[in-house]
Amino acid sequence: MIATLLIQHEKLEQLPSGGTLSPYGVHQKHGQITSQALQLLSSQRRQFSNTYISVKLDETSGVAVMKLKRPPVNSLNMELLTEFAINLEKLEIDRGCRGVILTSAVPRIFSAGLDITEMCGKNADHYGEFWRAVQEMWLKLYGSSMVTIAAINGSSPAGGCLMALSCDYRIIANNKKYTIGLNETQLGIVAPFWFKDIITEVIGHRAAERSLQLGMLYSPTDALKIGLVDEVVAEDKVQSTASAVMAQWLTLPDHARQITKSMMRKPSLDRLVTHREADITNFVSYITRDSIQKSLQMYMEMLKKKGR
Ligand SMILES: CCCCCCCCCCCCC/C=C/C(=O)SCCNC(=O)CCNC(=O)[C@H](O)C(C)(C)COP(=O)(O)OP(=O)(O)OC[C@H]1O[C@@H](n2cnc3c(N)ncnc32)[C@H](O)[C@@H]1OP(=O)(O)O
Repeated sequence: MIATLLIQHEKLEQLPSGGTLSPYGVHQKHGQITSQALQLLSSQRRQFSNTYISVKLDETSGVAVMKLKRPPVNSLNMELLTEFAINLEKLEIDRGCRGVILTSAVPRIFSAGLDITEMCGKNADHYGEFWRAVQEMWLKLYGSSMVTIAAINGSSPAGGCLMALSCDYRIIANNKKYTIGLNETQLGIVAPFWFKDIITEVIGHRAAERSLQLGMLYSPTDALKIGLVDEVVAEDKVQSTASAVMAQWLTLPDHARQITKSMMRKPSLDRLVTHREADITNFVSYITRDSIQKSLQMYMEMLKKKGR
């Protein structure tokens, strides 16, 4: 609650008076901030490290590096998604933070996407709660007013690719063993409309249609060809390139860049916010189908066999 109030307070100062741009937290005007809350914020500032996420904020540059750290593959379970949303919100309200580089602390993997075990063999309430956490992660990341750069230092299928797609810029390591894409159909499942919307925005309708239907996973160079990533660089240059690109983006005045970003992203964000409950209901009724549960179980078995 305090965090939400503070987001609204701090970032609002950079927007035109009364300029409510989006309903996703950062641009809305609400109640008064108590001095106690402000003190709490300053004492908590820049200390964001939890079980599955580590955050380091460089106070000089105003850039935070947020690392996913859930070995072996950074699969996105409920706890990681929740920690992610909380940490991003903390950075959002921190006046000293203007940009976030999202990357992985796990060698060779950016993120294996949603944790499939969260979508198998559980009850409907669990699925609903899980899907809300997935939506929340996306609304926070895609709706962030900060500059967000994905430093993709490993494979990034499905939900991992969604995270990268939600950033402002994507840099991937030049290693042909790494793949990136929305491969949901290969699991026998459908990517929801907002996954579809965002990949379409990034790579265009024709490429997205082909990519989604075939559940394609791309090598870094192929991903660059279709515009799924913005740059392919040597493995040891991913972080330094991300910092250099960030520095370039941060030369722009926040105010103008943020409003422009919001204008570009608002329609997609609005669409999910408007249909959020229906999207959860759809997800639950879809994922509880016997045929879908069977597909996911078979896919998990295939992964386990491959690992042996
Ligand atoms: C009417 C229609 C209405 C439509 C309505 C639509 C509603 C919405 C529908 C549902 C939408 C869901 C959207 C889903 C999004 C997702 O993100 S699903 C996840 C997809 N992810 C993948 O396919 C990646 C799978 N993993 C891999 O390919 C590889 O693991 C890897 C990432 C390339 C790494 O390879 P490697 O280093 O060789 O490691 P492995 O040995 O394969 O794996 C290590 C262990 O990790 C386990 N694991 C891997 N991925 C996951 C995962 N995503 N979730 C859970 N666990 C995972 C793997 O099983 C290994 O486990 P152990 O064998 O126990 O060690």
